[in-house]
Amino acid sequence: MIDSSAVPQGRPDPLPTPAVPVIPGKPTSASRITLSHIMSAHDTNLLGTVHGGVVMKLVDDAAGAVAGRHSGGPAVTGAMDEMAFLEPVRVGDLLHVKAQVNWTGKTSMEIGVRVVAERWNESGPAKQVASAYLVFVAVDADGQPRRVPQVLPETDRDRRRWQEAQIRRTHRLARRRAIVELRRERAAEGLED
Ligand SMILES: CC(=O)SCCNC(=O)CCNC(=O)[C@H](O)C(C)(C)COP(=O)(O)OP(=O)(O)OC[C@H]1O[C@@H](n2cnc3c(N)ncnc32)[C@H](O)[C@@H]1OP(=O)(O)O
Repeated sequence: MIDSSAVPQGRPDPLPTPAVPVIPGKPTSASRITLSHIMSAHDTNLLGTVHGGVVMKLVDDAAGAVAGRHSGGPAVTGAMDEMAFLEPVRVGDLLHVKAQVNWTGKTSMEIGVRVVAERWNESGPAKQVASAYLVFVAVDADGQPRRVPQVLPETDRDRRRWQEAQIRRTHRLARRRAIVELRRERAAEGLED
């Protein structure tokens, strides 16, 4: 159960120490972006629809732009999970890749990405075709993690996304710990892969 009072409400960074200057928080809208792209014949797979890797590249590009804008400097992709392809994308479709910071930790950010397509031959509403969650880590000139401003959710939807991101974060860390522990135990028993 996520404590909704844990969602940042515009309070200053809760962990300031004399050695770590307080970084002012930033609202979600300050770094939200939409990257738009028309899919071409170069983007297709053997079936003639758009290759999943092409969509993933656009997702990573959009998330990277958000992470850089929110953190005020370079940030690298640490993890990409829950990439879901919901509908095929076709040549000529106008793709809109919408990305925002859902959650921030000390040096990492979860970026949520929603991909919608306007069909080249239909005038109906844009259709959601993919979604993904990425962890970006802000880095300094030496590639070492650096602190990020806390994201300040502004709407009920932002607050829901923050709470869901907190659940994913808990699961990611628990999964990583469990796998490290299993490997340690197997190595201790002398088991080889
Ligand atoms: C935009 C691009 O294409 S970049 C190119 C592709 N990406 C890269 O080359 C990145 C290569 N990886 C790296 O440089 C390093 O592993 C880094 C910078 C991501 C992390 O460095 P580490 O020394 O492991 O950092 P550390 O253990 O201190 O973790 C830093 C933060 O990242 C988080 N983190 C690190 N790895 C993961 C992961 N796999 N999943 C989720 N969170 C992670 C940590 O929880 C921590 O978050 P917090 O500070 O908010 O609590």
